[in-house]
Formats: sequence, structure tokens, C-alpha cells
Amino acid sequence: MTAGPSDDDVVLAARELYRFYRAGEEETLALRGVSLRVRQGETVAVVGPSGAGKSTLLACLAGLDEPSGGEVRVAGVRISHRPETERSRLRARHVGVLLQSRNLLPHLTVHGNIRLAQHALRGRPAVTADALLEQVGLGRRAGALPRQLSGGELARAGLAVALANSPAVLLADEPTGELDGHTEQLVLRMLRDRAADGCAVLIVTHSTEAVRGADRVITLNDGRAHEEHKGTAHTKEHSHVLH
Ligand SMILES: Nc1ncnc2c1ncn2[C@@H]1O[C@H](COP(=O)(O)OP(=O)(O)OP(=O)(O)O)[C@@H](O)[C@H]1O
Repeated sequence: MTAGPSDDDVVLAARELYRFYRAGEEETLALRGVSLRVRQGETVAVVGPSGAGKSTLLACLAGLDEPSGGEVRVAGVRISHRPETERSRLRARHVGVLLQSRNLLPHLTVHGNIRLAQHALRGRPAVTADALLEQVGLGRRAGALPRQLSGGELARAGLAVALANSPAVLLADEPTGELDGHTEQLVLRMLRDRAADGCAVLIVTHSTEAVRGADRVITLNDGRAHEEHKGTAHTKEHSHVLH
């Protein structure tokens, strides 16, 4: 018998992540030993109540925030515990990030935002800005500024920017929040297509549609992660309490 799937195709790996916040007298342990692995072509949904640590986890995975303990590796390279400039460089090459606050600069057009995200890549991008805009249905809004877009258009533009570097790992915080049914379907279809192309997709979501489409679901609760194996009653704990 083989020992299960090989580790070669794990492109996102977090080991024993802790994130400790201190604000005045107040201390919060937002992540308490979260470990997870996402393979090429896999879609993982992260769910959990407000304050469970979902956004903190996503920020640590993206290298936007530093965990207080533990390690994050992206495409085989450690992204945690490095200077911010190095984390940004690694993120620009390997990671697409779609945040609730959106990832668009207000003074650049939609096309300009995509080109900026591609700027950090060496050589020609695998996909052109025009092709990305067509894919998200914004071919005719390339020259618009973010403030000139509707909420649904903004979400799609944000997704185009997140995909501009053809990332190995796509991290999205509520990518379908507040979208109408049609736009939600379009965004979920694009995420599925990227996963089919080999991207590892991790989404924080409350959408039942998005959870249904995921290969695996990880529930965060009070900074601890539990993985629910879809289609089985088995539950595996992936967290360790800090003593
Ligand atoms: N910068 C910060 N300083 C202090 N505490 C913070 C900070 N950011 C988050 N927290 C705390 O860490 C915990 C986890 O927050 P986080 O935003 O990760 O939760 P969440 O699961 O994303 O919640 P929501 O679904 O409401 O967005 C919360 O208790 C929150 O108050």
C-alpha cells in the first residue's frame, strides 16, 4: 500500500499557526495552532462564526500578516517570517488575493490595476489584461475607474486582479458576499476553472453554494481548525491548544 497522495503537489501549507494580538490590556489569541495543506487543483472552503479567526488566517497565508508562531509555505517556499518586501515579492509571484476590502487602487482604471498586478512578474504574463477582463465580463469596462463600477462589477474586477499573475494559490475572503445570484455563479465558475487549471483555491465563505462546490471544508472556531471530510462522518482535528 502507498501512504496516500504525495506531498509534491501541496502548494499551500500552514503548520501550527498562532496569531496573538495585544491592544492595550486586551489580549486575543486569534489563531491557536492551525495547520492545513492545499494541493494543486483543490478547492478548500474555510467557514466559521464571526471572530473565529478566518480573516487573520487568510492574511497570514497570504503573507500580508505575520503569524506569532508557526510557518506558511507557498509553492514550496516559506513566506512567513521574512521582511515585508520579500513577502510582497513572493506574493506577487505565487499568490492571488481577493479581500473583502477589494484589491483595486482607486486612481487606476480596471485595466491599469490588472497591469500593475502583472508588473512584478518577470517576462510576459500568461494571460493578458484584456483576456482577463473578457473572462469576468468586463471587456467594455476596461477604462473605468473603480468608483465608476457597480458592486458586482467591482467584485469581478477584483477577481481579475487576483488572477492577473496566474497564481499557484488563490486566497479569497468572501468572494461572493453581497453578489446577486448571477454574479455569484460567474465568480464561482471562474474559481472552479482556475482550480481545474491546477490552482490551489482557498476561500473564506458563508455561501452554501461555495461550500457545496469545495473539495474540502475547514471550520474555524475560536482560532482552532477542524476539518470536515465531505461525504463522510469522519472529523479530523487539525489544531492544538496552546497551554
Ligand atoms: N488588529 C487586531 N488587533 C486586535 N485584535 C484583532 C485584530 N484583528 C482581529 N482581531 C481579533 O482576532 C479575532 C479574530 O478576528 P478575525 O477578523 O480573524 O475573525 P473572522 O473569523 O474573520 O471574523 P468575521 O467573520 O467577523 O470577519 C477576533 O477576536 C478579533 O477581534
